[in-house]
Amino acid sequence: MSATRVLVLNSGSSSVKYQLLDMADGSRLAMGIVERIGEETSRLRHTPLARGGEAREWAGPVADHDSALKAVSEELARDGLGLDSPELAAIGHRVVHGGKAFTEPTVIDDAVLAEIERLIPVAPLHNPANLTGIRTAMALRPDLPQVAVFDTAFHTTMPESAARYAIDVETADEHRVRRYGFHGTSHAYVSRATAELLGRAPEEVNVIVLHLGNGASASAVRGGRCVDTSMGLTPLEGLVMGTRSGDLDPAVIFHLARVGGMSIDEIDTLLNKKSGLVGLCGDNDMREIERRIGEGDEAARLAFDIYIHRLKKYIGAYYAVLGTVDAIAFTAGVGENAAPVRAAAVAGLETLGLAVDGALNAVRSDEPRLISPEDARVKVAVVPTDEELEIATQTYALVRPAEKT
Ligand SMILES: Nc1ncnc2c1ncn2[C@@H]1O[C@H](COP(=O)(O)OP(=O)(O)O)[C@@H](O)[C@H]1O
Ligand SMILES: CC(=O)OP(=O)(O)O
Ligand SMILES: [Mg+2]
Repeated sequence: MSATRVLVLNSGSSSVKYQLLDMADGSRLAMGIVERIGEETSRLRHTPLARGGEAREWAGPVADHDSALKAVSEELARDGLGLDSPELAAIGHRVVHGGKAFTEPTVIDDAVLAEIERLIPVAPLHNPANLTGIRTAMALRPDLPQVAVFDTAFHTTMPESAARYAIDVETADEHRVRRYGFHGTSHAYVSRATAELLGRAPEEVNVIVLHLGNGASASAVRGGRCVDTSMGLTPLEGLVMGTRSGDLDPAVIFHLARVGGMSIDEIDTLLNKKSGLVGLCGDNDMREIERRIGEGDEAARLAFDIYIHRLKKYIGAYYAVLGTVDAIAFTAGVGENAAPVRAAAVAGLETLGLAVDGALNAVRSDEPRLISPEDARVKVAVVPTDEELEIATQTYALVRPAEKT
């Protein structure tokens, strides 16, 4: 019996999402999430799809990513799908920052671990969690190939004109300061799925992808290749996010240090963890913001308006970068679920050929779908992302190249 299963671990700053897939037929055997790691109110939700699919949930403190992974491994074992299974071919890991070195999925060895560790200063919320996931998985299955799939890889096709900041070249090169971009696995998957939804080859279409989750980023994809993206050296730049500011005048940092007396670490925490939606109105969850707006809450309204204003600026910018746009695709938690965000983001852009059909936009579905009027020049799509499937596909192609389909 050949091993055809891949376990995917997507270790985020405060969560671990996982899926077990059988690549022989692409079926999902189990999936789940451990949320709010490090808080008293952590929660695990495990769905054993191969065993009837009835979800199991439990709540209680999960101290760290190591404990979270052990809990995941126990849940899988309860369904006979444990990490000790001989059917497991590999474990695929999402790694957020791969710098310039990693343009492809990579089998993890000591040198790869060291490079991911070296990049911690430019992905402080993410790379440490990714590393813990890898190390715990390696300890549980030292014999299996562990593969890193990098968020940055899809963006390595950006031209220098988009990737370079306009700062002194020598300083930039010495410290490897440039735009790397993140959420690349999602941008790659969603831009391809959008082309498919349009019934066209990825090489033929230009797509603006709006990945709006807790972290949020936009990308301009020309013919299947990324030509610009909103996140930069770190996942802090660009759109307004759940807890991150996105774009601001860099002099804000000098001002807060010199005039506000804040330390660099304090400013880092402010911009990464206490800004964005949570900084503006106290909530980082768009559902809560929508509810508060419904009650006439002005802080929530302003937070929403600032979020939308930034989103609209990036739609305009990437429209100009691409010249011709075939589709705009909304994805991730907010993009897939928040109809008011989608409607507001394209409102008033009719002269660019952009519009949303109210009835189509209101439909809730897990399927990729168009929400623009039938005769729209530029299609607006909702395309659920599937980073885990993409990571599994890339992982399996690397460890079982002969069986690649
Ligand atoms: N039904 C919904 N309506 C509006 N927003 C939602 C809904 N469901 C999820 N979200 C938003 O999606 C966010 C999480 O998105 P997700 O892509 O899972 O993020 P991440 O992978 O970065 O943790 C939540 O913080 C919330 O704002
Ligand atoms: C890179 C990034 O922002 O990831 P996430 O959205 O998972 O926080
Ligand atoms: Mg995400």
